[in-house]
Amino acid sequence: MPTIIMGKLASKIDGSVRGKAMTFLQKLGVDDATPGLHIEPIQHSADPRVRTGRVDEFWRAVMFRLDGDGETHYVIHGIWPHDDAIAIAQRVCLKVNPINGLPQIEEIELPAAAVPTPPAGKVSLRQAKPLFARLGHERVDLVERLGLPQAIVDEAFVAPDEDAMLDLAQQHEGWIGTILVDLAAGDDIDAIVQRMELEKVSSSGNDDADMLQSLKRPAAALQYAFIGDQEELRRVIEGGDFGAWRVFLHPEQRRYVGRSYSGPFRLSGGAGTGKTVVLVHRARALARRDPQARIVLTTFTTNLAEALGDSLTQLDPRVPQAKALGETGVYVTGVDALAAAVLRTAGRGLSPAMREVLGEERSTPLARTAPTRWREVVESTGTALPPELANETFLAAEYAHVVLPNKLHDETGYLRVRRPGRGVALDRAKRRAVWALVEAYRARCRADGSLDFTEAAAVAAAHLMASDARPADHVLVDEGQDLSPTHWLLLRAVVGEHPDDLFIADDSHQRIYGSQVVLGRYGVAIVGRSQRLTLNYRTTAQNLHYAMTILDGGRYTDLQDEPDSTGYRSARTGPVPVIETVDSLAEEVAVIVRHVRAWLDAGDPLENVAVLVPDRYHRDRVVTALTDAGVDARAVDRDRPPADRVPVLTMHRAKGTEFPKVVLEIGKPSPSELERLESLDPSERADAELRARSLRYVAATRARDALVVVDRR
Ligand SMILES: Nc1ncnc2c1ncn2[C@@H]1O[C@H](COP(=O)(O)OP(=O)(O)OP(=O)(O)O)[C@@H](O)[C@H]1O
Repeated sequence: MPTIIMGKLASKIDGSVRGKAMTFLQKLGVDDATPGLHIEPIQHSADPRVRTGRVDEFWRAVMFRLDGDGETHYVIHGIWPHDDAIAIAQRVCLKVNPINGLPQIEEIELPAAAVPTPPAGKVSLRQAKPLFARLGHERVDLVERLGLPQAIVDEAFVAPDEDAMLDLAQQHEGWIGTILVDLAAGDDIDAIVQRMELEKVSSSGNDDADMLQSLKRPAAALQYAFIGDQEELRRVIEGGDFGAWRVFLHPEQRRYVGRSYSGPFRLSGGAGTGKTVVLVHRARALARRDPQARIVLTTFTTNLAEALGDSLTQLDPRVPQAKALGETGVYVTGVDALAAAVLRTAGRGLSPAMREVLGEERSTPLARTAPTRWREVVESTGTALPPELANETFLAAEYAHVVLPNKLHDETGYLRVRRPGRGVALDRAKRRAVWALVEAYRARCRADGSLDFTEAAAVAAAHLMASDARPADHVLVDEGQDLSPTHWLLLRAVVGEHPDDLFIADDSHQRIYGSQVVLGRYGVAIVGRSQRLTLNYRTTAQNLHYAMTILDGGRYTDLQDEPDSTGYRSARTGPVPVIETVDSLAEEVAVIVRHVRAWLDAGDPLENVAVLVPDRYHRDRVVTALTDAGVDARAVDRDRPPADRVPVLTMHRAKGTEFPKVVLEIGKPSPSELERLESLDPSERADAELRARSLRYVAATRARDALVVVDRR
């Protein structure tokens, strides 16, 4: 049975021919002699391995036939109308690049390439030199060390700026486009050689066998996928360009998907660099490696977990998704739901863990503590603490970062405990006053039988730690930057310490919930097992530049207490973001309606256009205004974004989503919010401001193509 190797170009088949292409490729995968397929060589073709096949009377597939590994393989190059297909088949060659060992398509008699020339009058004196010359790249290195074709290097060396380079990169699928983007970002040759695992190969004397080896190289996976079975074939064809993440992984992504690590591993990377894609692929890879494995795939919220589950199903519906913790397969869940699952299963057996964490007898938790509880405690208890400490923000963070992880039960313990990473210094009197509030908080929670989220995770962790049983073999975590200390204690307790125990994806620039956490303090020792993704797949270079300016000047520290860097690049270009600055809420809403209308009038489907807003109040106003303007809009809360409405989401809810076009309403903090911020201790205020920036960064990076930002003067 022939093997199908799908080229990325071929996966972007015209929608009208997908069904027939599927039937054609299915038959080809079973028997290339099936009547009606007409697999034929082409006379005078540049590559003798080229074949055409009949998809229907109008469409033809262009392929390369390789005979190696004792089998026949077809590399599917593309599907075109008959005459075009014949012309392409005559001139394409599939070769092994002699410098880097990767597969390369060459076209004989290339149509004269449009060599970009610097637009007259637009180039400033400083930019008079083309980009690559300014970056210090040498032609000879690009050709002789990276293996880029000379003609493309010539084009690259006249590209005046990054936009022109990205346009050129977009014309070249696979490793060529990817290397051009890396070069445009200023990467040096050695770094690219290493990242892409480029190496010269010696010929075995058998061209087809060499070609197959080349197609199996890690960087070839950017462009070619070996199709395992018919189901996979269907997903590749139906996915088209939007399904590319399922099939064509960057060599770095592939490495993190498949590699084994001796302990916890951390993969960081900016918004849209494919961290979630790696996690979902890795979950599948682990499930395939050991079908008995119990894998937990978790993230901060239930909404994000739902999206992870959906992606796993899209990637491969055959991967079993476990219904409960401890079952084989992939258990996809929000981290608080994971804690709740442990508590539920433990039932009455929780008492020892309650005692260990809270130092008191508690019955099985009946409810979730109201989020306003700290405020109620402060307001109803006469406290000597100054306002910058007697507030919900400080107390909740102190409880989550100091009291619970240290299992403190009394004032004596709290007076002695170390508080690393807590910006606010506390003398003895203040510690006493804080502890009095903690006691009041616990007393109220005991009275209504409730646990808050951080307590629930701490109790669940203690319960699991008390037994030797670990309900998971592998834990994969997304949005790691948002998890609190007791979440980490829980995850550490869910999985034993062994190779491939924890795999964590995070981006410190996207921390929008709690305070910064240092993993090493909670039993998660990364030590040397940490890598970063830098290529943004989602956002255009223009939107990415805008988003990065939001972070400028902020000091970000990662999960290992190191300063986090930026340095992300995008492989796509698009329009420059439009920034509208207005004076009032009414104007904000009017501008939002105007942009949404314009996109819809230009033919965008409703679900392509999203509006992101600061909070529910703004959300409801925007939905009403859009509805009044005749736009079918829907506030998105716990449910998934609807398929046939303009979704309106808070920036928090927008985490983990993406849309082709986005209007982002920055909004203005309310007077009460300003007052709250004003009352915080300076270090807490600085952190709140950092989170507010991060929230805007998260929101701005949800746009794939077009972004409009509505800001207040
Ligand atoms: N190898 C790939 N080929 C094509 N598209 C990809 C690839 N990897 C990722 N993408 C696409 O890039 C986008 C961002 O990927 P993903 O959501 O995994 O990034 P992320 O780093 O988790 O982002 P964020 O932190 O913003 O949530 C998605 O649309 C995804 O499909």
